[in-house]
Amino acid sequence: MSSLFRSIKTLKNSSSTLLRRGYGSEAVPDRKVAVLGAAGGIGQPLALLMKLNPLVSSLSLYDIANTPGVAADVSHINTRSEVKGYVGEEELGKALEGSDVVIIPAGVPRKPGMTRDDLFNINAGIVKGLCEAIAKYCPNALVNMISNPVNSTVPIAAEVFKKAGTYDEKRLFGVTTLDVVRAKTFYAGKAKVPVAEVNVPVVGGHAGITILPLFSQATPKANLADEEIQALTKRTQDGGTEVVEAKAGKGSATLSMAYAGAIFADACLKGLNGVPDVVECSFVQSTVTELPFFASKVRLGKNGVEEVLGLGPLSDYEKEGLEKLKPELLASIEKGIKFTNNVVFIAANGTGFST
Ligand SMILES: NC(=O)c1ccc[n+]([C@@H]2O[C@H](COP(=O)([O-])OP(=O)(O)OC[C@H]3O[C@@H](n4cnc5c(N)ncnc54)[C@H](O)[C@@H]3O)[C@@H](O)[C@H]2O)c1
Ligand SMILES: O=C(O)C[C@H](O)C(=O)O
Repeated sequence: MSSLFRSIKTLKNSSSTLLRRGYGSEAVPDRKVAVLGAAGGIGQPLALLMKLNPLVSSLSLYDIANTPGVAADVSHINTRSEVKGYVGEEELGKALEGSDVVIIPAGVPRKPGMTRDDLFNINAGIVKGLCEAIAKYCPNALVNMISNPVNSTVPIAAEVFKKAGTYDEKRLFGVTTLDVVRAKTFYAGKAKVPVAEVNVPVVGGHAGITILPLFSQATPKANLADEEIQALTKRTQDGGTEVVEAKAGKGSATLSMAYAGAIFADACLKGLNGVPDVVECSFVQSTVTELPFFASKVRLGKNGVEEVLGLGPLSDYEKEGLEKLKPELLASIEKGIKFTNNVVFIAANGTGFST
């Protein structure tokens, strides 16, 4: 119980720090955040964390079921934002209208033995439908894509927005913050440094070997052996699978993901509000490598992506990892692009044809 009180105190302290910096309720602009998939395993704790964020004035919770209950529950918390719940496709437009940031954790999670790509068949269609509505109702919102496989769902979103004529590469983000959160935690444990001081960029994509933590750039510096760096890299790449296996069929990471999603959304809001030097890793349209989308450090500003930062110096091990991940990441990106541009109809007899 006492740790709960400590957390609330920390939250109150960080709110007053915001006030002292001039980001308190008077100075802070109104910001609407929509969560799509808000009644799910990620959606519910993410709704809670966004309700605690003093930068949010309006919190819109949308799902295909169960959002009225989640919204009623969260709405009783005595923080700044007004909460509204929306359920079913006919309410999606109202949920989205006026949104500054849209966070998408809608879709099915993995079970043991599955890859993130195994979710493609169901989640691609869900994400496509939601992005068509975003293009219609809030084309200027920053989109934070959580639904897997992120390496494909971000390209799907880009293609949907291109078709609608609303695509702005500065406003579309694949949320890879959980990889950074994990890399920081695992590094702090191994290097025996205070976790709150740790920084580790994670680049590439968000699946298996496409997740490339750059421990050579980790701070505070520590003298870790090559084998230790390799073990940390593998653990970061397999972090999602570690949770999927531990949950044994009951889903994938939800609580740590809600935390990571809340950190990334907060960074987007700070950028929109003009806070300087807001930098987070994210999977975005990129020229950092020859791949059209790539996760790296990104500076966030009033229009979303202000600058996609380069990779910095890599160790030989990281250079090798970078070359190894490119074919898989490119294939996932191309799969997303093809899905949006080449709809396949399956006839009752099982044969397929495409447009
Ligand atoms: N990017 C990451 O780091 C990361 C981390 C963890 C999980 N994920 C992914 O996030 C997604 C959600 O995971 P979860 O554990 O919350 O799953 P969940 O099944 O608990 O929740 C998903 C929610 O999405 C809703 N939904 C389904 N179709 C929808 C639609 N068309 N519109 C709105 N909502 C819809 C469902 O009703 C459900 O409430 C999964 O694809 C998972 O793989 C990504
Ligand atoms: O591993 C998963 O399927 C969920 C998510 O991508 C994660 O990294 O935890």
